[in-house]
Amino acid sequence: MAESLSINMPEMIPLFPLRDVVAFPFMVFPLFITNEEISVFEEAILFNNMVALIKQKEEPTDQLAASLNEIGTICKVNQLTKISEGGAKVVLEGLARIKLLEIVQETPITLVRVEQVREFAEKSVVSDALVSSLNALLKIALSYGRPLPDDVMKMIDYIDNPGRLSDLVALYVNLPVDELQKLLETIDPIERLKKVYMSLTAEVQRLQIKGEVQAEVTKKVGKTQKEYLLREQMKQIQEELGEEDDRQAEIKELRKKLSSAGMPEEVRKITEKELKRLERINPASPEYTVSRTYLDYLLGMPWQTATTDNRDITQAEIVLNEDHFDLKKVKERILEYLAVRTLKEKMKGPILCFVGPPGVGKTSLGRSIARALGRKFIRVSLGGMRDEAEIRGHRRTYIGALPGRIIQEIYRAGNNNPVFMLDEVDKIGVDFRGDPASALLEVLDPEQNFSFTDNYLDVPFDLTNVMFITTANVLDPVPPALKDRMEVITLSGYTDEEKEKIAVTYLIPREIEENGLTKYPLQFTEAAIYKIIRDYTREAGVRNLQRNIASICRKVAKEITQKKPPREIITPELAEEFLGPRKFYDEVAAEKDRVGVVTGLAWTETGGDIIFVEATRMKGKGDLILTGSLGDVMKESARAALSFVEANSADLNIDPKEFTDMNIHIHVPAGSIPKDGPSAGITMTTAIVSLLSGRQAHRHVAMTGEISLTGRVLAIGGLKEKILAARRAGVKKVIMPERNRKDLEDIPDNVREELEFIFVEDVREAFIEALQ
Ligand SMILES: Nc1ncnc2c1ncn2[C@@H]1O[C@H](COP(=O)(O)OP(=O)(O)OP(=O)(O)O)[C@@H](O)[C@H]1O
Repeated sequence: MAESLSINMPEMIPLFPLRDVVAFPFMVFPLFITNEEISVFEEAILFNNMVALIKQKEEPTDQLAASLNEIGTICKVNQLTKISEGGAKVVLEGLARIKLLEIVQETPITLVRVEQVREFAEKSVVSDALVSSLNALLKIALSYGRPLPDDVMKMIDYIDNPGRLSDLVALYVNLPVDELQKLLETIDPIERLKKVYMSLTAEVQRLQIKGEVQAEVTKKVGKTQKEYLLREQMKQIQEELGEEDDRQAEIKELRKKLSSAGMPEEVRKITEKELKRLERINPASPEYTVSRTYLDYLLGMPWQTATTDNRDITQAEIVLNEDHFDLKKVKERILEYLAVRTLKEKMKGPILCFVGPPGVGKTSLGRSIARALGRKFIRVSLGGMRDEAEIRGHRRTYIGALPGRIIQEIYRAGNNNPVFMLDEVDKIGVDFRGDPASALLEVLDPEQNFSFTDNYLDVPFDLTNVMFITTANVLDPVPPALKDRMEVITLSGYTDEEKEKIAVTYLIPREIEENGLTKYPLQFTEAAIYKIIRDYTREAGVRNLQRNIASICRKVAKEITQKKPPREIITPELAEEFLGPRKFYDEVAAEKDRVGVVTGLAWTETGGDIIFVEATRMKGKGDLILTGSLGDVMKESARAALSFVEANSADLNIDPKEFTDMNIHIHVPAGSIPKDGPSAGITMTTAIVSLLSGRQAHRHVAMTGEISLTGRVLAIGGLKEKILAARRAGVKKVIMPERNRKDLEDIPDNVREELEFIFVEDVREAFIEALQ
């Protein structure tokens, strides 16, 4: 049995508490101390150059005694060197384990009473084996590159005392400070040696794996970059340990997708490259998310995925009829279009363009086409779109960049052959951010769109399978290049009778269903529907009609839930009770026949409308004043009207002085609504003649027509809308250009029967009909 050496200790010694280190016996080590701490070591001279080094516990306390561990090390101060920057370096040598007995004094320096902890180690087969194993293990560690000071290595060869060996080696094993303190507190040398042995074994194992990995990786990648090497190592280690982190799983998943994405070869290569890049990016960096989102788009695009078209045209016709009333010509044209598409696998254009006032069913026709073909339906509104990037996307170099709407929607649809409706092509804008119309051209042009390249996606995507349909209220603002590629199908407004039928067959059943009234058989009388159409809406389409019907259904639903007896029949009175006082009146009936006020017919984006052109005069120098938000063309036609009247004043019995001593003012009320176009020429001429000749104008006579300087009446557009508006407003007689006679064919019979039409070639014929 060997007992540790007994140290000749003074009765008390100075204490130096340690924070992040543990001192071991036999260890020679430097300690850097502050100026305040120097006195402890200077005082040591009085105590045989000895100090007690005890590590403080982790949990902070104010009391010194409570903060200290019980076991520490008594050390000899070998050297004390003051440093010029302040503080000092002390070289200490660990002598033996000590146990803290008592704190004798705390200030100015702490003095403690300690006793040496005696260790007894019995030399045995076990201790011998442990010592030689530890020796061998240390050499292995050394061979794997674990650094050990030379002199330590030499000493180890000679030490056969297990306690000493364990204390010496403990310092060179990577252990947390807490573990080291525990090791210090392990008094039994054999036990301590075992612990050190275990720790060293774990470390050697780690080194071993690392070494193997390193060798394998080096073989694989040769002399590639350092960063890459380290990542490979990490990957290998993870595999070795059976761990695969989320990121690996993610990348694996992306690779799987890549193999089944059905991309064209060049896109596949780009995706592959991006995937490799992703593997190298730190997942915590923002760049990772950017790359990840990009890959999501690349892999998620429906490169090959498409729905199978229903090629049965009869079935398509059934669907169209199911969803929409009448629209015979439109449906016919759509079916022809579908037939050609069915026969020809890849049909190059044209793009359908539905033009008409709001609420006439342009969007819902698009939806029906999709339903008839069994394709997905996408709708994007181009209204107010000014930025080209909304169509073509932003380059990925921009923060928060995304693809344009076309690619986004196709990605979302997950099919490369949806019916894609682009609403409001007439409202597309142009500004400094580019010209969305030209970007749209790339999308729609069958000559280009097989390789549409979105700025974000940066690879071409074939849009030839997409069926594009555009809609517009008016065609004029659509850029000619776009117009050129479109096949225009015009939808005009509905007559009251048509609206009534649409309400009965489509809108009412739909709203009953939507508002949960299927169990309560609600019925609208014909008179009630007409009342809603005439007194609560003034529109070419049926959107407000649908809204009013929905409003009544909601009110009925509310009453039912309030346990009131359900209303079964909606009469005109009940409609009024639900919808409140009527909103529109018969405009013409509300007017009087006047001098200088003539009823005209106008055509706006929202359909036809009637206007009252007013002319008045006041003393002046023959100026023409125009008000009422008139556009340039309309202003010019007012000047032409005045010139015509002045040039023909003799025939019209008008005093020529009217044109030199008076100012003429023409106003078209509803000033907030912009008006333009030449078709009010006839109305303005008639209003001036009425004013200057003092003849009253019949308010029930409405007119439309462009005039030339010689008084010829020229053809106009939008006739159907205008005639429907005339009828809505209570007009009895419509004066229109002879050249528009053929267009009367499009006017439903019942409307034609109700109105009287006068076709004129010369404006003077209109005076006879309209003026008293
Ligand atoms: N002929 C019709 N038969 C049945 N329902 C119709 C008909 N025309 C329009 N509708 C209905 O009227 C509503 C409005 O139509 P929709 O939204 O398609 O109008 P729109 O012409 O696209 O208008 P906007 O130009 O404002 O987009 C829809 O609920 C639609 O089903």
